[in-house]
Parts: sequence; structure tokens; C-alpha cells
Amino acid sequence: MTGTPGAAATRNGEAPERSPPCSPSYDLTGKNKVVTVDGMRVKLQIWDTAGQERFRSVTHAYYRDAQALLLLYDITNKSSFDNIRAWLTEIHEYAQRDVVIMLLGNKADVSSERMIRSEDGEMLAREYGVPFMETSAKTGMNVELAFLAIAKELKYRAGRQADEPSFQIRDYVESQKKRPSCCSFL
Ligand SMILES: Nc1nc2c(ncn2[C@@H]2O[C@H](COP(=O)(O)OP(=O)(O)OP(=O)(O)O)[C@@H](O)[C@H]2O)c(=O)[nH]1
Repeated sequence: MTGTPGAAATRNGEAPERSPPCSPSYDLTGKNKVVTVDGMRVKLQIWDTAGQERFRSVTHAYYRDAQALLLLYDITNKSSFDNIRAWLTEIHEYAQRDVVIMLLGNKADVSSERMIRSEDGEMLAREYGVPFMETSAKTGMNVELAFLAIAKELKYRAGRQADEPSFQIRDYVESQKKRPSCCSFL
């Protein structure tokens, strides 16, 4: 999941499977997921694209029809962060024009090996106008929130009522996200 987008779309899917014992406790990109938003079940079908080493061979068809893209980098790996701009350019060119994009800085639990400051993730996200948070697939920090925010946005778009207050995904994420409790050396 280094510098790669995971694509989420509302499609019929099955409940998420359990992770094998040695993998991180929370799956950020893989399988299907059902999220309950205001009493309504939103089904997300999720794909994990190839990693950065296969960057150039990733087919655009992979995310062309996606309704949402989770762009992940690894906070302990600078090149994964540096790849994000290239992905955003690709997405701008090939993805749906109204695709929901979220930037995630994963491995927030390994603060001792941090190479990318939270502020750098925030700045990049601001530059592209996308919501941002740091996550940990190991501890689960902000993982459910990432899916919930995407599901809320997709539900809002699908069934917007005239009298319904507008949903702002960036504001929602900012108000709900948890920050890593320990400061890094950077
Ligand atoms: N500590 C920690 N380790 C993690 C976290 N997320 C993933 N890992 C570990 O990082 C390694 C790589 O995880 P993957 O999910 O295979 O990464 P990937 O980039 O998707 O791999 P490719 O699909 O080949 O690109 C594995 O050993 C995971 O257990 C996290 O949030 N915290």
C-alpha cells in the first residue's frame, strides 16, 4: 500500500473477511466492506492496486470506474509519499471527474521511523483539496473513519434531498480524526 490508490465503489459485496493472524489487524485496502451510515447499509467493494514497483504497469481501467480512491503512503517511506503527486496527476487524467479522493498516511503507529511529518501530508492534501488523515492498519487508528467518511459522501451524493444539510467530507474528517498520540522526532 505504498504510494498506491485503493479504489472503493458502491457495489454489491460480501462482509469483510477476517485478516490472517500475522497481518495488521485492520485491512485498509482489500475485500469488501459494509458500512452503516445513518441506518443505511452502504456496500463498498474495494480493490488494492499494485505497489509502486509496478507503478507504470498499472492499468488505468483499474480505477477508471471507481467512485472513490484512497491514496495511501507509508509515513516511514519517503518515496511512497513522493509517488503521491504522480498518482494524483494520473487520477486527474484518467479517473471519474467527481471521484472522491482521500489521502492517508499509514503506519502512524511507528513514530520512531517516521520520515514524513503530519504537516507535510496535510499540506499536500490542502494543495489538492482532498481530506487527509494518518492511519494505522496495525492499531486501527482512523481506519473505520476513512471508510465511514467515504460511505457518507457517496450516500450523500446518491440521495441528496433539497432540505438535507450539505455534507463536507473534509470538515467531517477534520472533526473526527484522531492524531497519533506520540510526537515524532521531526
Ligand atoms: N506497523 C505497521 N505495519 C503495517 C501497517 N500497515 C501495513 N503494515 C505492514 O507493512 C508491510 C507491507 O504491507 P502491505 O499491505 O503488504 O503493503 P503493500 O504496499 O500493499 O504491498 P504491495 O501490495 O506489494 O504494494 C506488511 O508487513 C504489513 O504487515 C501499519 O499501519 N503499521
